[in-house]
Amino acid sequence: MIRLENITKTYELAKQEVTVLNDVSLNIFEGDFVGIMGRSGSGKSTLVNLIGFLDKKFKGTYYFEDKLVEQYTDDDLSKIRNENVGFVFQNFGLIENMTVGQNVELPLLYAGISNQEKTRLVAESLEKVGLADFVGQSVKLLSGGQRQRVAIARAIVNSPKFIIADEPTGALDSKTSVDIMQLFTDLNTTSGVTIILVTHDPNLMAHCNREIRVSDGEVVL
Ligand SMILES: Nc1ncnc2c1ncn2[C@@H]1O[C@H](COP(=O)(O)OP(=O)(O)OP(=O)(O)O)[C@@H](O)[C@H]1O
Repeated sequence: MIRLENITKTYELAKQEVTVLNDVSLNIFEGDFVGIMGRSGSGKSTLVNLIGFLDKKFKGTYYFEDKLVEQYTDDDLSKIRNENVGFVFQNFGLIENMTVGQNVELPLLYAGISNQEKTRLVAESLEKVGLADFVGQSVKLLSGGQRQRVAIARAIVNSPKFIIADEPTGALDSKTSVDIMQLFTDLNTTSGVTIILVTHDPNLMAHCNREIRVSDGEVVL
């Protein structure tokens, strides 16, 4: 599904070119639960931002479903991102003055579907994360674990091809982290959702079927 070939990404810092990803090649297949491991600053977030179509300024080739990503305009990429990727971040990224249901509905706003269908999809998603009864509740009242469940419901509501979870348990206590990882595992095994997990915690690798290790901007085996 995802094929990166010889990807190099540089930033300009104080007029100096800094290489953050160096000649990275990798494949991610449908149904994978991939763990991307590496120390802080090794390039993990840069890599997944690129995979999630948030960044198209790189050298090398990225094929998504056998199509070259560089051929797409920025508008095409926004659409592709909205339809194919769900994002889950460490700090949840919820909108505080909205209800749980409104937060989960956000990716559906541009999908051109009826209100009735939206309500059904939101309910289905919240059911999958164990928050079926929370649809009308304000997110302000939720615990960290519940917030991450809402973020996961939002990430899966439009049935994306893959989910990028960047340090999803980074702000959670260890018991809640285990629950959230179990939820990702269930989504992967029962709904076949492809998951790309970024972490520096080796304990989380037990949930993954494959590990990609990044060190100083390179994928090491
Ligand atoms: N917008 C930017 N401009 C310049 N340098 C950047 C930018 N974004 C990231 N970097 C640099 O790229 C390198 C890789 O950063 P990245 O966030 O991808 O690492 P990471 O492995 O995800 O780290 P962490 O685990 O701490 O989140 C770092 O040295 C960082 O300082």
